[in-house]
Amino acid sequence: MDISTVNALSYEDFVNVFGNVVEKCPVVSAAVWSMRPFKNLAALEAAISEFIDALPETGKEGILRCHPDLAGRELQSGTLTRESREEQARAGLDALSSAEASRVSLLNEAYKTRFGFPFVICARTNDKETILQQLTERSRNQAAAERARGIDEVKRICHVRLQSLVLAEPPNKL
Ligand SMILES: NC(=O)N[C@H]1NC(=O)NC1=O
Repeated sequence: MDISTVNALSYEDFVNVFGNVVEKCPVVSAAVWSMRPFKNLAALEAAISEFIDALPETGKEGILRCHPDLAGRELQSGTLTRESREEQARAGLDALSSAEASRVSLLNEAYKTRFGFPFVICARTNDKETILQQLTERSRNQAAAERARGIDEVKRICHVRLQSLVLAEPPNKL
């Protein structure tokens, strides 16, 4: 899908295609549609990033809270979004031993209790080992630093999702 195709999309189609580049936050793509035409994919990504950066801290936390736990209940019950399911599977999170699964579950719960939002990391650019290590290390961060780190990861996830959508030919959600 080239950028002229992206720029020609109605807002309904644009949200259909890009609505989940930020997990369960279609309002982000609905908002940046107003900023067309985009010169290229990087400009669309920059518009998304600026929209997120302009949110108040509660809005950023809201975005984090829309993310499912890694290797959590939604993975077990098959209710993840397609994107999230593929990302978690690629990182091997759908094939944890029961000891690993209970360790992740304990760490996820402790993280959420401490920060009030879930641990978010770009699963496509990490493997099971680094995810577990990061979950342990980042749990020790201060809340503001961790919120900022989570938002950086949201942007990494968005980058990967945009790449696979735009490189897909033809647009696969129209
Ligand atoms: N909690 C969390 O990081 N979830 C996300 N990470 C990722 O790569 N896909 C997700 O859904």
